[in-house]
Amino acid sequence: MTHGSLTDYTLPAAGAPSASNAHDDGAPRAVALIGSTGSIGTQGLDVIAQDPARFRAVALSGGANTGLLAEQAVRVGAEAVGSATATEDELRAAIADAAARLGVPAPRPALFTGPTAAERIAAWEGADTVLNGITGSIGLRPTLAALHAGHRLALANKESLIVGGALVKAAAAPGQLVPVDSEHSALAQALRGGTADEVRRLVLTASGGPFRGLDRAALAEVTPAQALAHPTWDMGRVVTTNSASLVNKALEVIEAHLLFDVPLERIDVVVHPQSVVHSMVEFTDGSTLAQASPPDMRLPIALGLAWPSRVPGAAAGCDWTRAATWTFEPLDEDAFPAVRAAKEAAAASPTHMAVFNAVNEEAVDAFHDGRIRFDAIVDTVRAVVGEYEPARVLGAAGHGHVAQDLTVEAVLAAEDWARTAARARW
Ligand SMILES: NC(=O)C1=CN([C@@H]2O[C@H](COP(=O)(O)OP(=O)(O)OC[C@H]3O[C@@H](n4cnc5c(N)ncnc54)[C@H](OP(=O)(O)O)[C@@H]3O)[C@@H](O)[C@H]2O)C=CC1
Ligand SMILES: CC(=O)[C@@H](O)[C@H](O)COP(=O)(O)O
Ligand SMILES: [Mn+2]
Repeated sequence: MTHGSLTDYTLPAAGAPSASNAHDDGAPRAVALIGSTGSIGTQGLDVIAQDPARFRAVALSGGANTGLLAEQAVRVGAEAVGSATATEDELRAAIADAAARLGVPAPRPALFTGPTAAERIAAWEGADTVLNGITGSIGLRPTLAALHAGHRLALANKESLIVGGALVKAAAAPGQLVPVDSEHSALAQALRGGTADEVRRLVLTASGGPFRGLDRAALAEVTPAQALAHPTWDMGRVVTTNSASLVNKALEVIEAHLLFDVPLERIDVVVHPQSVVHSMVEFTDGSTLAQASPPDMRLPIALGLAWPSRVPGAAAGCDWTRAATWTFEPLDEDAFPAVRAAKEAAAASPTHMAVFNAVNEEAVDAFHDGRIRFDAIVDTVRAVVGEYEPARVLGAAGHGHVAQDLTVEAVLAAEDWARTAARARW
């Protein structure tokens, strides 16, 4: 079934009643966490632990950090655990070790290992809600698995929506997918109760990253350590690097377009170094609604898990007793051309953003490995996207030329081509 709109915050036509996506029966939401060992995952577990009447963690999936995954599984008494890297024996042994360390009996969760582990956890039948906090487009299958299982999807893994595009939208029933990304959570909040014809534009805020104010020549000299020193957020390596290159904002513009069905030309970016205003909606009468809170992902995570309810005490609010300054400045698109490049790519074909994202993932690794300079990240993305010809790569009849016909196979084929083309450059 194809839905034009993903969520109940996607705007109804003027005069139409707003749909409700509440499915509360008073029982705590049973949450599966994909990427439980990462920044989003560990904060998700904090949110869940703080409100046991509302949430319980039932299934966890991680990557290389088997020790932390096992400890989390013991602490929450997980029903199911998935690991991309450990064998079943290694995972069981790690859980036994963690239980012994914590002085509790070892639980006996269902175990899933290997490349399909994350999607098995996303589809776990004991869950009703999935927090997808994995990094990268590898999150596509878990996103689709959660949606196909009928679970609520609190989506931090923006890459899966961006590369999956119409495929993910078609899999999502209205209200099933709730954004966790701070900007999109802000937009969802500002859009609640409105109608589509009232919206003039969406304005995404960007911190500007650690290199705000630098020109292209200076960007050629920056180091990985500098790129990881985000001024306002403490996040994983890839998203932090993407914030520094403004690729994160480029991906987020496409994410907003897909979530809210607002045309790309009516989505803007403004630099707001304090990261307190998380995004804004400008309405046709000149009014702008902004969502503001100190930078703390526990707020959008809690709202994503409990949507449409707010979770009291999820995070601290703004302190209005102290003087504060919020500033806004235009994005320097000469130094940081990623946003413009993503808008062009997204408009070109349904698989161009899969190419854009895959090249970026490869380039971020190459930068941190010392193989390329920082400015080469976006330069390579633009160059490879410029070479991409869907008909040649996917075949003239390849599914992926028309959004409605997009398949996982077409996305993966475009990604494979892009990763090979990127790696050939260094
Ligand atoms: N952190 C934040 O504040 C925000 C993050 N996001 C988005 O959320 C997502 C997660 O970001 P973040 O939490 O910062 O990233 P992290 O790098 O901190 O965490 C990534 C998680 O994914 C797991 N993982 C990585 N690769 C694989 C793999 N191949 N198979 C299975 N698991 C894997 C990691 O496991 P392990 O560590 O065990 O290897 C870890 O649990 C990204 O899409 C990001 O853009 C969006 C807004 C804010
Ligand atoms: C917290 C969050 O949502 C990140 O995606 C954040 O947006 C990164 O900050 P900037 O990309 O604005 O630097
Ligand atoms: Mn964000």
